Amino acid sequence: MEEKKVDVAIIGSGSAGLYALGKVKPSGKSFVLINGGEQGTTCARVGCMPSKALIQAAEDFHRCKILGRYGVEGHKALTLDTEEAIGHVQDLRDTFVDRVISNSTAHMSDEVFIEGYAKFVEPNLLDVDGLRIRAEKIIIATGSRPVMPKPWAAFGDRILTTDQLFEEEDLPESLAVIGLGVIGLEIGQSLARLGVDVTGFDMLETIGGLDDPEVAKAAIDIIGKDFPLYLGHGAEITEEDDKLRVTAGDKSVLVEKVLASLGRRPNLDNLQLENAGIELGENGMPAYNPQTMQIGNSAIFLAGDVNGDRPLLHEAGDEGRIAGFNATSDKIQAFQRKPPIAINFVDPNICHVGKRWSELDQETTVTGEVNLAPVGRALIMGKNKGIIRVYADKASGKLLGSEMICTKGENLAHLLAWCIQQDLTVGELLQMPFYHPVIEEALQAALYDLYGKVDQKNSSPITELRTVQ
Ligand SMILES: Cc1cc2nc3c(=O)[nH]c(=O)nc-3n(C[C@H](O)[C@H](O)[C@H](O)COP(=O)(O)OP(=O)(O)OC[C@H]3O[C@@H](n4cnc5c(N)ncnc54)[C@H](O)[C@@H]3O)c2cc1C
Ligand SMILES: NC(=O)c1ccc[n+]([C@@H]2O[C@H](COP(=O)([O-])OP(=O)(O)OC[C@H]3O[C@@H](n4cnc5c(N)ncnc54)[C@H](O)[C@@H]3O)[C@@H](O)[C@H]2O)c1
Repeated sequence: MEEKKVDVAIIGSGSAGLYALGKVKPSGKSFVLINGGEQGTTCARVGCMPSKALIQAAEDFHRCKILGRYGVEGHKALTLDTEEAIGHVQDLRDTFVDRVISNSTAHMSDEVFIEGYAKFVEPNLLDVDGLRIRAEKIIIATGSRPVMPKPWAAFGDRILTTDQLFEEEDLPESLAVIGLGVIGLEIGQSLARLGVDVTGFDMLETIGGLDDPEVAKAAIDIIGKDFPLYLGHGAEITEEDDKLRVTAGDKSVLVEKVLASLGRRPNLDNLQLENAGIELGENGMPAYNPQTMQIGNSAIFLAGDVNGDRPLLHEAGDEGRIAGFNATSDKIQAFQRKPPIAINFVDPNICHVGKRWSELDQETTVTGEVNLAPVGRALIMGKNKGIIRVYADKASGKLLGSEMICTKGENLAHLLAWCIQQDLTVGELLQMPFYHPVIEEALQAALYDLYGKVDQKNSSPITELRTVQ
C-alpha cells in the first residue's frame, strides 16, 4: 500500500493542534494536519465562545431587574424573544468559527490538510480512511467529548450536551442540569436568567469543583438563588409521557429537556493506541511528561484536552506549542508550566488560582479572607455577594493560591496568578498600587488579613511602601 511520508503528523485541528502547527510550519519540516469531524475548534464551535455569548445575553437581561432601584420605570414589562437570543448566540458562534477556519485550514492544500479520523497501524504509521501516513513524529491533539451515560442516549433529543445545545432553535420551558461543574453552572445560570425553569443536580456536596469549604458554602448560597441546587446524590432519568423525570435522593422533577454536564472524556479510544507501541495505564491513558508533552521516550506527543490534565484553552495553546517545538527539535526540551488558573464565568465569577485548598498543608499554610458584603464598589454595582480566600506559606509569606466567588473574579484571578508566577510574598503584593473605589480593594482587604498571619513581614517601616535604597 502506498505511504505518504512526513516528518510530523498532527492529529486534530482544534486549538492544541493549531498551536502545534504554529511551531511545526516555520520549522521547515514536512507535515500533515489531520482532522476528523467538524472544523473550527471546540472552543469556537461549542465551547468557550458560544457559552460566553449566552452568558452575556443572560447577564444583560437579568440586569434589567435592578433598574427599578434607580427609578427606571417599565423595566418589569421587558420581555425576551428567546429564539432571537439564541439566534444571536449562533451568529456570534459562526463568526468565531469562520475566523478560526479562515485563519488556519482554509488556506491549506489537500496535501497537508487531511480530513478524516486517524488511527495507528504501527508506531509511526497512521491510517486515515485508507490513506497511509508514515510520520517520524506524531502529535495527538484529538480533544475530548462530553460524558454521556449509554442508557441516557436513548432519550434522544430530550437530552442535550453542549455539543447540541447551541444548535437548538429555541430554549426549552424546563431543564434539569445534571452535573454542576463549570459547564452546569455557566449554562444553568444563563438559561435560568433567560427564563427557563432550571433545576440543578450534582452527586457531590459542592459545586463548580470548589474545594475550599467557605467558598463552596458561599457559592451554593449565591447560585442557589438563581436556580435550585440538589446536591449529594447521583441523578437518575426516566421517561414520563413525552417528558423526562429526573430523580436524585428525595428530589424529583419533570422536565422538557436535560443538560448532561458530567465532565468530558479524552478522544483516545478512536485512535487504536494499542498499535502505537506505547504503554497504556489501566484507564487507557498513556503516561506523558507535562513539561515536554512526550509519551515516554516515544516519538508521540499528547497535547490539549486529550491528556485530561488541564482542559482549558490557554493550556491547550501552551501544550500545542511545546509539542510542536519538541516534535521538530533534535533535543527534547522541558518547559515550565504556568500556575493553574480557572475561571467559571457565572455571576459572580467562581475562580481558583495556584494550589487548591485540598492540596495545602494546613500546618504550614495561613488563609486570609474578605466577605464582599461591605465592599464599596461591589455595593454600588449591586454585586456585593461573595468571598475571596487567599492562601500563603506562613514562614515565607509566599502567595500559594486562592479560591473565590466574586464579581470581576476573572480579573482578580489573573492578578493573583501573575503574582504567584513571580513568586511574590503577601507583603510585596500590598506594596502594589490599589486604586479607589475598585473591586481590587476587596482583594487588598483579604491580603491584609493574610499579612497579619504570615511570619515574613516587609522590612520597610511603612508596610505599603518600599524605602528608597
Ligand atoms: C461548553 C464549554 C465551554 C468552555 N469554556 C471555556 C472557557 O471559557 N475557557 C477555557 O479556557 N476553556 C473553555 N472550555 C475548554 C476548551 O474549549 C478546551 O480546553 C479546548 O477547546 C481544547 O482544545 P483541543 O485542541 O484540545 O481540542 P478540540 O478543539 O476539541 O480539537 C480536537 C480535534 O480533534 C479532532 N479529532 C478527534 N479524534 C480524531 C481522530 N482520531 N483523528 C483526527 N481528528 C480527530 C476533533 O474532531 C477536533 O476537531 C470550554 C469547553 C466547553 C465544552
Ligand atoms: N469557564 C471555563 O473555563 C470552562 C467552561 C466550560 C467548560 N470548561 C471545561 O470543560 C470541562 C468539562 O466541564 P464539565 O462541567 O462538564 O465538567 P466538570 O468536571 O467541571 O463537572 C462535572 C460535574 O458533574 C458531576 N457529576 C458527574 N457524574 C454525575 C452524576 N451521575 N450525577 C450527578 N452529578 C454528576 C461531578 O460531580 C462534577 O461536579 C471542564 O473541566 C473545563 O475544563 C471550562
